[in-house]
Amino acid sequence: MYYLESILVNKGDESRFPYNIPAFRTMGRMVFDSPITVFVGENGAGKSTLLKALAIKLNLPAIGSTDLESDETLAGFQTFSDSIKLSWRNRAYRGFFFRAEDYFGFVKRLRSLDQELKGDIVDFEKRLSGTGLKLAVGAVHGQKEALQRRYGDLTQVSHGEGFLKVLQGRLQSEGIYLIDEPEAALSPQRQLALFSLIKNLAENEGCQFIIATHSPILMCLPKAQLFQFDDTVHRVSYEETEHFTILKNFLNNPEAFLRYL
Ligand SMILES: Nc1ncnc2c1ncn2[C@@H]1O[C@H](COP(=O)(O)OP(=O)(O)OP(=O)(O)O)[C@@H](O)[C@H]1O
Repeated sequence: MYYLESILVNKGDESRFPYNIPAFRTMGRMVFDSPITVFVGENGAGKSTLLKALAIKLNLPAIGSTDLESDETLAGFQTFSDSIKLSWRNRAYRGFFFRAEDYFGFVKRLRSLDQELKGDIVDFEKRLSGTGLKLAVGAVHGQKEALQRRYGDLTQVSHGEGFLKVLQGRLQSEGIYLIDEPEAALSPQRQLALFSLIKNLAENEGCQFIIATHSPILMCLPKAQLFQFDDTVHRVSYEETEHFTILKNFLNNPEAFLRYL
């Protein structure tokens, strides 16, 4: 099962952002033939720009400290988002947008939620007594324990450990997920753990993923449909990407590269 069938990026003023990005001058329709879509390309090619505009268009919640509407870093993307036309196969009602940098905002959000819950307990203790107090405090403890079970204590783990934990805790069946450079925090081993998580959710749980990445590991996700952003936006295989070939050649013979660098 996947949800979004295609998007159509309409033309705009090529002298201004984002239509001044070469990829968007000719982009047109992008058709999704797989539950996993991967955006690849050089820095500045436009991958995140399209992902952000799409997240706004899909009205997805952000996993950070601020919602998309109040996120100042997304202020310039509304017009671009408005110019995108969506075509659904089935409408998805669950999903989120997650960027590598949103992780710390999420930890902050969890911390303030925890403070609020502690405040609720203090408040109940002042206002209630007997069974009423017991029930109210029990309900708050229930919420605290549910958060603890889902994410553990994110203040006591590394960035990469916590990042993966958040994704494991938030990804659910039958959702559409837009993820920007998840590999930024992850070791190769944890990229493989994420690979396995995404593969399982796409194959067995009816999820659709659109991921911008520089990770050759994630580019190899089974049946992933890769779009290369350069002068145009076009389909490629992972073997054709520079990420894959440069890394492969480098690892095969680092000395050969070092002679020229
Ligand atoms: N809000 C903005 N206003 C003007 N230009 C922007 C804005 N955001 C990004 N750009 C420019 O648009 C281009 C594409 O940026 P984008 O972040 O989409 O690239 P990317 O392909 O995701 O790159 P990377 O792999 O480095 O994340 C860049 O040249 C960038 O400087």
